[in-house]
Amino acid sequence: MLLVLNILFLLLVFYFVYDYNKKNKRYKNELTLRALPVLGHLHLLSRRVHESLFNLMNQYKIKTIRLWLGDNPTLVVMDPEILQEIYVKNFSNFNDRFELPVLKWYSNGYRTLTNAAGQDWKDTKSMVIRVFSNIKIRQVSHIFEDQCQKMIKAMKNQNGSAINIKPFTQKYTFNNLCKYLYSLETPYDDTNVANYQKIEGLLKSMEKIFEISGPKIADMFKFLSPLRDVYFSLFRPEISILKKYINEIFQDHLKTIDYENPRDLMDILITELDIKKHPENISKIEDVGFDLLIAGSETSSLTVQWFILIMANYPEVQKKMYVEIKSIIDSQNVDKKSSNVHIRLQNRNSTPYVNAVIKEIMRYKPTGPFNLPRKAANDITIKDIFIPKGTQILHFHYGMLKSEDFWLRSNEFLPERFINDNHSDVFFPFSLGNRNCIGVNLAQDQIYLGVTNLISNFKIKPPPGVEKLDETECPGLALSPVPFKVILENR
Ligand code: HEM
Repeated sequence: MLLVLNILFLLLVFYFVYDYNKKNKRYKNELTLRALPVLGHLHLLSRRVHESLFNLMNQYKIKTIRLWLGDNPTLVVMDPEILQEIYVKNFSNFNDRFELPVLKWYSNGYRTLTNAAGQDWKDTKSMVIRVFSNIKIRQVSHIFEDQCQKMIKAMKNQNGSAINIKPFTQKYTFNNLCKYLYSLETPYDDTNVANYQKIEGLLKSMEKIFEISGPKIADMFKFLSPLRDVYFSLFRPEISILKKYINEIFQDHLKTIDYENPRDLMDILITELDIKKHPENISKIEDVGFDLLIAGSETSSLTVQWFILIMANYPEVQKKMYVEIKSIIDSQNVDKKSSNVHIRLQNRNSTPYVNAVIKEIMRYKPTGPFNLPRKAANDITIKDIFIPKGTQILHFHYGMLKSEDFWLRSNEFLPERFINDNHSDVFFPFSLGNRNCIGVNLAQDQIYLGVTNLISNFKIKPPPGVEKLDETECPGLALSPVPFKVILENR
């Protein structure tokens, strides 16, 4: 027995020494922070990873850092030039996602667009992009205007009491996507209790999945994989609810599809995946369909939530936005009473201040702190930085948007910084290169319509007795606000 224990102890010591040496390999001209065996550099980071990493990089005045996050070799990049090299110039070496167990779980084995790799990613993207580039389907302004009209009407029904706006923004972006991708709509004021509960359940499941898909310690250690699988299995019901919903949409489309004239994404998926001959592809439809709802809905909804929160804290910004919006309403003789939608997408060129506010919201409160991880397919050297094959690349979006090196008074909310400057050398909220966000136009359109018409209809205020709303970011795959309430006072 003693002999066995001794052997085990020696093996453990051997493993620690081996792991320590592996994680502390020095690279030429590079600052190397000491890594611990097993943990790597995790001891340097707090639960608020984005903040502690930002402080660490500022402390050493560096824009890229090589870290071991447990078992995962990682290069964190907040240098825009290096990012361009990685995401654009050397795209083919960094096309695929880093394989994290949580992404595998979420994507049913990397079968969604967001997580697919290699040829599978190219094929899936070319199917989905047809919807986003189809001129007929692309003319969506009426869909978003209609949903905006309904969101504001539902908010007005709250009669100026302090409300949690999250369910409203979630339904707005969810409905926009469902209508755009699947020609489907869920009413705001559904009197059918079963329907109402179904949609509430779907929205809660989406939020939960988004939350779970964030970075987790368990993703960083191979030895934790059995525990991790048990943890993931707890969320099977959430995944099933969403896939069942996509399956219902699929079954309905199958009854009415005209193969020559696809109406939406579902028709395109059914046709391209040749479901008649290959019924096994139905699960691919469920995977891709569910992925797009999650990728597109929570992100845009969170941006609108941050907008509302920040507006409650910055009445002078609201005032300036309203002056700009009001001048359009007056010059175009918009009848404010006949509709809740006073500003349309074609007004965008006449609202430079509003456009700047939206950009500043996305800078000041970026939804994704780390973008989605990529992986180096082969060894490569970029600007003297050697990146070994298999390294996880994290675009440190939060750091890039908060660094004083790129932004004057970076901790302040200053929309004016975007008035005559798009900061396109450092501001990439939708990422860059061939694998950037597929829904960028969709997101920008719905956010623009949502925020302009909120301001044209309401003064946004903190509840009585609250001077300023808490602007703390809750960490996760996206940075979300602490739950809050606001008063929407009719204008
Ligand atoms: C404020 C809203 C949004 C933000 C900030 C955002 C941001 C991003 C970012 C940073 C990426 C990662 C790209 C990369 O790896 O380089 C991404 C990917 C993606 N986004 Fe968005 N997004 C938003 C809205 C949307 C919408 C409305 C959709 C519509 C369905 C969408 C669909 C996707 C998809 C499918 C991907 C994966 C693309 C791929 O891997 O090829 N997003 N998004």
